[in-house]
Amino acid sequence: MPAKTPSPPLLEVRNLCVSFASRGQMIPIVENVSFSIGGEEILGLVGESGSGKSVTAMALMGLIDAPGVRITGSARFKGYDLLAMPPKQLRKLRGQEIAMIFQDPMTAFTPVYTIGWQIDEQLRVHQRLSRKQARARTMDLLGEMGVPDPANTANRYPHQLSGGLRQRAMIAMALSCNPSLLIADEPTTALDVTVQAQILDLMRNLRKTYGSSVLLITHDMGVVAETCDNTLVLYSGRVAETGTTQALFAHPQHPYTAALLASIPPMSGPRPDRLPAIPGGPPLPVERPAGCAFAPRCVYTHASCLPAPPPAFYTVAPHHEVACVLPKEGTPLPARFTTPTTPVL
Ligand SMILES: Nc1ncnc2c1ncn2[C@@H]1O[C@H](COP(=O)(O)OP(=O)(O)OP(=O)(O)O)[C@@H](O)[C@H]1O
Repeated sequence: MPAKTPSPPLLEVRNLCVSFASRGQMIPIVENVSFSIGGEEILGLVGESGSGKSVTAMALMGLIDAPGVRITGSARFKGYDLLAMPPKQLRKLRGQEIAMIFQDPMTAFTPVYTIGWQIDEQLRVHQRLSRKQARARTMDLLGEMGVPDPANTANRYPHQLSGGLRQRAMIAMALSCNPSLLIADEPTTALDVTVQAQILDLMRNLRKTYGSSVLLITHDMGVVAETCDNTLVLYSGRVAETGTTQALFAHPQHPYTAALLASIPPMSGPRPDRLPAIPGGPPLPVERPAGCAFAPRCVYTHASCLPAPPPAFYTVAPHHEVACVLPKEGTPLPARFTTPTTPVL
């Protein structure tokens, strides 16, 4: 029997670079970021504040509107290169195939119209539904998102809803176009733990009910663990490590990934008084060192880390790659990950 040909990824990003012009020079913010997302996959894009997660997503969506921005690389989505598409065509794709949700739903809704009117409008414009059909679908969508009493909620203005309900309504609006890809930028950061768990549940279910894939942007490794099939760790605009979530959590190979994991409270057993935190902060883009950007904070740094970033990714196992020289040198990393950080909390 002939071997089954693997289906091409839904989104394949190669060598994405984004630079902003500042004071006469180009500042690289995102450098050579590559990843792919398959059908019904949830990929977590994780990293500290300022690591370039949002810039990556906004560049893919054609939503960076800064004078002098330079975006290079390719981002193939269903046969289109998102980075080379004319803005009008990309806008259409955003309405029909790719949707985005944000940490603050107020940015997605206009304050002067009801939630229901705004979702109806999306359906009328992008799905060409009649007023009546649109309202019926809006009710369905709100119901599917776990909104109690959808008719009542639809008639409310955004500021009249709780944060959790607003987030559900925003996801309903995003799903109104039946997107193949949902980009969710910190969708649970502003919510309390219980609502957060419900929203993450919703994300996981999107795969089954809508066949959607999700690019989930977060700084929270706990959210990644609960939700994502695969994970990409970004540090200072560069990929530090990528692999299945299971492999990354079981055998982190980059000291940064390991340090992020060390800072998650344990699920069971006694809770430490203080959680370890990574000393210092990521470099400002203008001050990024010549070598590995994590070197100034890394307890394993040695001479070869300083002149230039690792020349290539080291493949630890199939689909598990790391931008660090230590695993290649055979350093027994996991065993040494017990004390890479400084307790500060
Ligand atoms: N329009 C812009 N012009 C210049 N620099 C920018 C612009 N937008 C973002 N940046 C810079 O790009 C870097 C990455 O920002 P980004 O918002 O992508 O980080 P992030 O990882 O999403 O962080 P957070 O979790 O805080 O949102 C930051 O240093 C930010 O100041």
